[in-house]
Formats: sequence, structure tokens, C-alpha cells
Amino acid sequence: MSETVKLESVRARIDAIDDEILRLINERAQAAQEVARIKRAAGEDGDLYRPAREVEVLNRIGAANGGPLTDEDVIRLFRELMSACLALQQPLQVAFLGPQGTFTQEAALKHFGHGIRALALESVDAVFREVESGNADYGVVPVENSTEGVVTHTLDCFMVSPLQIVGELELPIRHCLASKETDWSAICQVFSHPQGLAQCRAWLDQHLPGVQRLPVSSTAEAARRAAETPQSAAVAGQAAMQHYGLTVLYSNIQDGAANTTRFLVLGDHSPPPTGADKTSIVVSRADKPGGLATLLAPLVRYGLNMSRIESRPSRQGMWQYVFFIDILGHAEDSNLRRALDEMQQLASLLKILGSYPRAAR
Ligand SMILES: O=C(O)C(=O)C[C@]1(C(=O)O)C=C[C@@H](O)C=C1
Repeated sequence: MSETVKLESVRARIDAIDDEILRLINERAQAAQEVARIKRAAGEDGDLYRPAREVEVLNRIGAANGGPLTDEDVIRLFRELMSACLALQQPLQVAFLGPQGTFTQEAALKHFGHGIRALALESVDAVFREVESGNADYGVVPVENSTEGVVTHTLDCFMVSPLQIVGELELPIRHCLASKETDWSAICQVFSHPQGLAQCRAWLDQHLPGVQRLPVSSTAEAARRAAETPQSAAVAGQAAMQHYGLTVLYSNIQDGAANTTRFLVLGDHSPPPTGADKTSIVVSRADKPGGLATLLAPLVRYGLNMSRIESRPSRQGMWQYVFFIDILGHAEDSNLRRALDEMQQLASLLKILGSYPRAAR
């Protein structure tokens, strides 16, 4: 058989496989519509999104995958498939820290897939407000970066908001230098979010010494400014560059190879336990004798693990602190429930910010 004939026969096989996949994904979509009918008949006319079920589906697919596609690839494909199925049932409105092209938008699309109606907002406060008012079903905001630490404003918003954390995800942050200029010796100014500038500090010192660094409200805004300002460049992600038609002059300019940002998903109710959950709380022991060790004792007693602890000034008085703590487990798990009840007795403030499935890959 000649190479051309062989190629045609393999392509014919691919076409037949695609027809079968097409038939099956539509059969799956019909099954999802059937699920929606059952939920509505049972009186669940609110939100049909089930994050715990989605995590179960994705974990099962990841575990069943025999390659050659990577687990990450098949999970991404099934995430999009479920997103399209959910959009058929009821499209979700998801608010995120915009504008278009931010890493937070990338995080929202990674978490919910492209079937959502995405709403770009100008601030973290606006994301909280839109979800609180019910204009958006969910919100996505950044909370901490592996190089630059916590986004303190997000934690502050949680202190006063009735919203719950309903999910989390991590995104590797890869910055590039992009411009309308093609010759980078012409560049006199670089725009970025302060965290973008900080995350690429060593690279900028080495490659663009003496070039003015201008902090702006987001990496996407940096790309917009670079698009309209001659002799300037932006430090931002690929999505922002594409959105504003910039040419990438240099990729992967972040100083830390493992530069990752963690994002939180906000909603108005906690999802049920999945068996691999995390609970976030904010706790303080102001005006009481004994300190952090006393507050944490119940966690030790019930054999619970913390994955993060962060202290912040409480803003209620000098030298008083609140602690943001992530604990492995769900607030409905009996051990964690008991530990939280005991902590409540010891604390002057204890707020459960939410129990949610741990970040998937
Ligand atoms: O299992 C459900 O509850 C469904 O609605 C189906 C489905 C899916 O496509 O698998 C769709 C949306 C939900 O968020 C979870 C899963």
C-alpha cells in the first residue's frame, strides 16, 4: 500500500471514530438534559450546577485514562464537555476580576469550561457584590500567589461577606513581554499589574534595565495600554496579548519557574462533602488569654491537618490579629464538626468561609 493510500485509510478511520464520538457526546448531552428534568421535577428549580459531581466525574476519568493522551488533556476535554452539557441545562453566569484577558478569566474558564456566561468586573469588591446580589451565580477571585503571597484584599472581603467559598483552583502563571513594537530596543515603558512586575523583577532588571515600569490595575489593562502607547510593552499572559493584538517578544519571563496563583470560587452555598475537601475558616482570640496554640488545640486533638495559615491585622484594634486557616476535610465531617464547635468556645470570632472540593489538576 502506498503512503498516500495508507494516509487516506487512517483518515477514514479517524472520520468514523469522530462520527461515533459525536453520536456519544450528544447522547451524553441528552442524558444531562434528562438529569435536569429529574432535578426540576423534584423541585430543584434553582442552580443545577453540581461541583461535587463534576469533581467525581473528572477524577474517575483521570483514573480510567489509559493514554496516550495525558490525564490533564482528558480532564480538560471532559471539563468542556460537562460545561457544554450544563449550559444546555441552564447557562451559569460567572463574574470574575476582569477585564477580558486576565489570569482570573483563564481561571474561571479552566474551572467552569467555556459554556458559562462570563462577566468581567473591575474589582474584587464588584465580584463579591454581583454574586451577593444574585446577578451572577458564582464569582472567581485570586487569593494567593506562590511568589508574591496573599491577595490581602480578597481575604478582607471574605471577613464581611455572607458568601461561601465553593471551590478553589490553581493556575500556573506564565508571563510574557509583548508589544506593538517588533524591536524591543525601542521600548521605554513597561506596563503590568504590580504583582506581574514583581514576579518578573529579576528578568526585567537583566533585560530591560532603566526602562520605566508602570503599575496598572491588571495585566489585561497593561496589554490594553501597551496596544495604544508607542514604544511601550506589557508583562501579561498569552490571553491578554491575543485579545489586544500584541506581538509576544519573549515568553516565560517570570522569575520563579513554579509561579502559581490560587483562585477561589464564591457562591451562596457550600457543596456537599466529596471525601477530598477543604474547609476555610477565619478565627481570632482577641481579648482572651492564651494564643494561637490554644485555638489550634482542637484540630490537633481530632487529628486534623491544616494546609495553610495566614495572619492579618483584625482592624478592630492595635496588635490584634485574625487567622485564615485551611483545614483538610468538610465542615459536615464529624471530626471537623466537633473541632470547630470546640474552637468556637475558645475564639472571640470564628467564621466558616466554606467547605469545598480540593483543587483538581
Ligand atoms: O449529574 C448531574 O447532576 C448533572 O447535572 C450532569 C452534569 C454532567 O454533565 O455530568 C452536568 C452538570 C452538573 O454540574 C454535574 C454533572
